[in-house]
Amino acid sequence: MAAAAAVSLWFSTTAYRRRSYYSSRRHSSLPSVSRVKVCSPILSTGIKSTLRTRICSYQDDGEFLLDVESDKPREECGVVGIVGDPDAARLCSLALHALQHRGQEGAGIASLDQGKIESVVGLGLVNEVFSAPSKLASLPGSMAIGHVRYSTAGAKSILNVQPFVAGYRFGTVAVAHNGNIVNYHQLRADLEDHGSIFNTSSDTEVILHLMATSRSRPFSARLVEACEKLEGAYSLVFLTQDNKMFVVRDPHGFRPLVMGRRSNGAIVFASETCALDLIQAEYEREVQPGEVIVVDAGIPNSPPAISSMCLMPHVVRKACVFEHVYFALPHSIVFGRAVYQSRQTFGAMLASESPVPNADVVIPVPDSGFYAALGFSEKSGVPFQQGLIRSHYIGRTFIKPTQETRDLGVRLKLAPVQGILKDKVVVVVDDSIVRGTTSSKIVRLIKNAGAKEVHMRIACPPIVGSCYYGVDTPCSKELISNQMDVESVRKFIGSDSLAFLSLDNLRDSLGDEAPTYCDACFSTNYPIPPPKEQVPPDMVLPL
Ligand SMILES: O=P(O)(O)OC[C@H]1O[C@H](OP(=O)(O)OP(=O)(O)O)[C@H](O)[C@@H]1O
Ligand SMILES: NC(=O)CC[C@H](N)C(=O)O
Ligand code: SF4
Ligand SMILES: [Mg+2]
Repeated sequence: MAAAAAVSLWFSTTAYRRRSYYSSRRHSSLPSVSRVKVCSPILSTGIKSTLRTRICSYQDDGEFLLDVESDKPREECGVVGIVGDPDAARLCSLALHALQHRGQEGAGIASLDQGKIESVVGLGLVNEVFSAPSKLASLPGSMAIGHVRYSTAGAKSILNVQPFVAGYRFGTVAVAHNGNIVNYHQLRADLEDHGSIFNTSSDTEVILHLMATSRSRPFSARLVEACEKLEGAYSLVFLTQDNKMFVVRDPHGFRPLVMGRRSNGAIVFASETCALDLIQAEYEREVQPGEVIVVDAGIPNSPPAISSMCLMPHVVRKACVFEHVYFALPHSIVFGRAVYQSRQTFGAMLASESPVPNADVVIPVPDSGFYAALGFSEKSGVPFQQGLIRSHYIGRTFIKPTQETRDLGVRLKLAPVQGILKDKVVVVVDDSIVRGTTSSKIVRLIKNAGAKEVHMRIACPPIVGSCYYGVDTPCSKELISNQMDVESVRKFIGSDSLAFLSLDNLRDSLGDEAPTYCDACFSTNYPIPPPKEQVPPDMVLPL
């Protein structure tokens, strides 16, 4: 079907106005595949992280991974877009602060003013990238998009930090992407066969090339045509030279994306509602899976016009349930559900499913285990206490680069409260187990503090599969629950008992919506088959 014909109009409303731009940033060339992801297997004695040059791609699950320097689980990205506020770039930077938990490798903002798109990108946290006031001052205009990055494809390099700004036949475009394109390598190879020259090693760049090489017009038709070739997860915001913002969510709707409005009428798009809250934008609705929203701020003397189209074909939504388990902030509404309540429900169901009859106290593993522990305590009637105190001067251990620093990170981050734990039967609730590092350290900490028994309760099912849709979890051989059964994991972490929320109960907690959630990392029911590519040995880079 022709791309233009694949666009069906949903609705169209009017609202305000805006200006124009022109591009700036150039990218230097990188090799077509700069890294491959390697992993080391979990051994019964612990997690071995030294065999970092072994390729995962020949595993029996056909796994192909992309990141040579990463034997770690990572998170995903956050995107934001603002139309119609004279302070757009500054608001973007605040919104990115709110989304910082979604990506800490790099951050950037692109703004549009008087026919030019300017961008500032950098490695590190938002406040590091924008520490100099001159950075935001160099981003004038009332339209802007922003990004915080955790790479799923392509190196942790300044070249891959978004927004990307690119020139093509009809002007300049900036893009920010949360997600992961599963057929990226195939698409890239095809594009290169036809002469495309890539400037980055990020999957996001194929989207720009697909749009640039499309014969369709206008931009929205190019975008739809490009999206029809993509398999995988994409929540995208684009800024174009003709004062338009385009916002897209893939048909499965893996990653979240919401729309809100400020009291001055400015329209805001963001990965999570916590970003809307911070910049005082009122939540209006989700960007629907498969929806393309166009905000045209270039209509003289009128407010921006908002129109909406849908991508073909329609498929069942597969929203990422792990957003509710771990990733999203608890005060966000994600996929129309309050994250805080989801976690409390997971904890309550866990309490019914795997009670600890003689327990004296329920304690959370801070921070993200907190809400499930509350639910567990409420349901079981066992008192809730904070038996572990978190230092706020150390980052998330989930994202530390080596096993050694992750181990130390847990001890630096959490301190036991002896008065709460000594001589007690303690239920410890965490949201998830990935490699088992956190749980094993915590059990030891609590036992050393004098606890009589330690019972670990995990408010999600065992993670047995890697994610291909925007969360850079470790390859499956590094997932402790992929390598061991529950009893072996219990022995590994050293607790007196261990129980996970069952997949059935996780699904029950989602009610009628359960089939509209992806739970592939727990069930291995992948909505889009994982890539099967194999990497030639000569593509393994030395560390
Ligand atoms: O089994 P592991 O490989 O140790 O990983 C699992 C842990 O990682 C995450 O916490 P993290 O400490 O990263 O961050 P948090 O403070 O947000 O919970 C998660 O909440 C688990 O506690
Ligand atoms: N985690 C993400 O959403 C990353 C976006 C994109 N795949 C990248 O690697 O930059
Ligand atoms: S595989 Fe897991 S982390 Fe990835 S989208 Fe599905 S539920 Fe989310
Ligand atoms: Mg944690």
